[in-house]
Amino acid sequence: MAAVDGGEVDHLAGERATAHFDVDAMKVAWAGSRHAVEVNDRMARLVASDPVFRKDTRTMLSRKELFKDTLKKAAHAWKRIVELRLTEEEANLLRLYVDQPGYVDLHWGMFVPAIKGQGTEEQQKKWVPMAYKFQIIGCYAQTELGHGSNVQGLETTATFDPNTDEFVVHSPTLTSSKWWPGGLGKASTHAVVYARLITQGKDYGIHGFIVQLRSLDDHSPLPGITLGDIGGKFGSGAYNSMDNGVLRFDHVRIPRDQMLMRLSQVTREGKYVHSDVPKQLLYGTMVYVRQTIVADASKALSRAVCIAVRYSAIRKQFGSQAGGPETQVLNYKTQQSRLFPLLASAYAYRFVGEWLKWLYTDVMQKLEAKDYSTLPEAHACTAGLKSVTTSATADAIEECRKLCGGHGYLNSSGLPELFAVYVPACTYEGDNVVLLLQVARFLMKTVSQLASGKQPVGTTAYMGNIQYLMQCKSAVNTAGDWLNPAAIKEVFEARALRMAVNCAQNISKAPSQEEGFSELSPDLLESAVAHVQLIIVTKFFEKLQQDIIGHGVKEQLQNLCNIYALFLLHKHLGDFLSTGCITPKQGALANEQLGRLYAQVRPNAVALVDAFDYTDHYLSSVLGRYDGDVYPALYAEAWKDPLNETVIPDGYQEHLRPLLKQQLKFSRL
Ligand SMILES: CCCCCCCC/C=C\CCCCCCCCCCCC(=O)SCCNC(=O)CCNC(=O)[C@H](O)C(C)(C)COP(=O)(O)OP(=O)(O)OC[C@H]1O[C@@H](n2cnc3c(N)ncnc32)[C@H](O)[C@@H]1OP(=O)(O)O
Ligand SMILES: Cc1cc2nc3c(=O)[nH]c(=O)nc-3n(C[C@H](O)[C@H](O)[C@H](O)COP(=O)(O)OP(=O)(O)OC[C@H]3O[C@@H](n4cnc5c(N)ncnc54)[C@H](O)[C@@H]3O)c2cc1C
Repeated sequence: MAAVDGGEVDHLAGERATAHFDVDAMKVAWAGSRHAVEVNDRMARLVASDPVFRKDTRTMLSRKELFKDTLKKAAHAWKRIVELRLTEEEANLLRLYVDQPGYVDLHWGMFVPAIKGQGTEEQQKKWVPMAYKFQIIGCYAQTELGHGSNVQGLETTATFDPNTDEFVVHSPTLTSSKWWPGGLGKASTHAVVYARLITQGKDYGIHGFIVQLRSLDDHSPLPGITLGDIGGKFGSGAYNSMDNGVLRFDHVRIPRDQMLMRLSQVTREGKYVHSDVPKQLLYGTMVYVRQTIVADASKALSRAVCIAVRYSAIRKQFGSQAGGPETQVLNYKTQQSRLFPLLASAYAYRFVGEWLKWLYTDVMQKLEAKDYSTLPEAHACTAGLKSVTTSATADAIEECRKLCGGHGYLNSSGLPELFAVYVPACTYEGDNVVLLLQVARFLMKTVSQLASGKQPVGTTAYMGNIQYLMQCKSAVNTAGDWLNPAAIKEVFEARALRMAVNCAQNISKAPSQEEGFSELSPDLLESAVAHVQLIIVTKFFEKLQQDIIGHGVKEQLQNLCNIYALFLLHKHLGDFLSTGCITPKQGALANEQLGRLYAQVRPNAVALVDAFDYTDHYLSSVLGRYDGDVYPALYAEAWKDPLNETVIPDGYQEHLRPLLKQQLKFSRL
């Protein structure tokens, strides 16, 4: 089963023939199961074969055309989902392969989960079926013009009026205008709005409310509501398909039962009652979405890497003195040392994403049983992994563009749009720095509890081994010793723990914990990154302990895992040296081993990206075509540009001709 929807000739056949492993079995390892490969493949082909889902001219559309095209695709996708009676799994994949950000992402991704997570059973019974049938369209309206990261600082108010049994939702200032919610600008009929709950004269902080925004008859804004789109965003095409919006309330009344009341309630009399649950559950939708964003990171990264690997195998430069063929750029060691760590990262993020999904499900089950003990761990893992994987992926997409040379800068390479769509992931659903500081807080708390003898669990369990990890010295003697998982794990654990302990010690010297935390925050960020990287490396090793079937698959994954870990070690050598975890000589040996691993990946590189099983439609890149027939495609693509619709450009008569025909007026000339 090959993801070909390109031409007849396979220019990459030679590359595919050198692979040392079973690509179909690797597809299963990547997708998670044979079933997952099958359903992904079926949905990807369904989308690729449907002309409504074409996206090759997307970057040439005006904002209005692009938005209308998004509405058309969303409606058509829904029609196909209903006609074909797709399951939820199939429907999610269909949306993924349509590959155009739009209001449906927020409807399914945040509005519905917010009601399910924070609504009472009664509220769920009322609202969820309407949302599932698209009788209403919802968005998630939390961020304001003046406040995004600081959720507790939001200004919108929802004041209870006991006379009418209603809440009055109001935007008291310009900065309290809701600003950014996706789907809000033009599509949504409803929103989950986060506002300060005020009752009996007291402010009880941020709570969620379901508010209708537009008429279900003619889509016009309801009285007291001002709505619009916040304007064009970075890049052509890209996230401009999304109607991120602005929303102001002028004393808008909603029934009391539209406050999401699972966590806390307001009685008919206006009494505030908080259930016996942690108030952080209010942030549950964000935890859910952060977890999905980690899975999305491996998708975006693997797409970029697939394009760069295939094109690097086709592209030739230099190398022949005697008129023979030039060298494939993929053979240059520099190209390999920039590209193969990204290939390894795509696999690493895929597996850690799979694990995070498991963790999230596990935590949810515990919450149902009123066990809240794993909530801090879930928050730290989702926040940390969201931050590290999205930052690295955004950088990696840009690196892949550079790896494709000049052609990578063309829209037809697919990379500029992928980058523009992807970079906001570093900001939305929690700015990456703000989220890493949350991880750092969690780490500092864990370190401080070590002294009291409390044994850390889960992803911080390694910290319990403090006596050993604070003084151990790596035993690596040869480059080959770095292939031992225990050697790698030990230095990653020691680095993460020593950085955290150093921070904790320095904070304790400050006049107050708060001041120390603030002063040390740049170091705390690095400490959080070290901890998160340890999680990713550990989860990759754990994946290798599982039953992995297929000729050569495990060996390839072992190579990629070692590349991922040793690349990080090389990149953050300063951390490992300054904390005394390794010597400079051991650092050099790690680098030597990396070079050997790159050589082993080289003959397998194209097959390793084939295992992602992406159709040409999904990749939407002339450089990443499955058949490698890059040059005719690039050439043909250029002629499709609107500028080439006429031989003589618009504007020639007004601006070029007069210039070219002007009389020389300057005496000097
Ligand atoms: C048939 C069906 C077919 C369907 C087909 C389609 C299906 C589609 C499905 C899925 C699609 C998914 C698509 C997703 C698309 C994504 C698009 C982009 C969306 C972007 C949306 C947004 O951006 S929404 C806005 C996000 N905003 C933020 O993230 C704000 C960030 N800020 C915060 O989270 C908080 O303010 C803060 C954590 C930074 C600080 O909070 P606070 O001031 O309250 O806390 P403290 O720092 O004082 O901490 C107190 C205490 O609480 C702990 N804590 C904090 N957060 C959490 C948490 N989330 N969970 C648990 N605990 C938390 C913190 O650690 C502290 O604990 P202590 O023990 O007291 O130390
Ligand atoms: C494409 C896109 C889609 C979005 N969709 C939605 C949506 O559907 N619904 C919704 O409600 N919101 C949405 N948002 C808003 C998004 O969640 C916020 O922009 C995000 O949480 C960051 O908050 P901010 O804009 O307030 O950044 P700020 O917090 O103002 O960040 C500015 C800078 O300050 C730094 N900073 C802030 N606080 C600290 C601190 N304590 N310590 C150190 N540095 C700090 C940050 O690192 C950053 O460098 C979206 C945003 C984007 C870009």
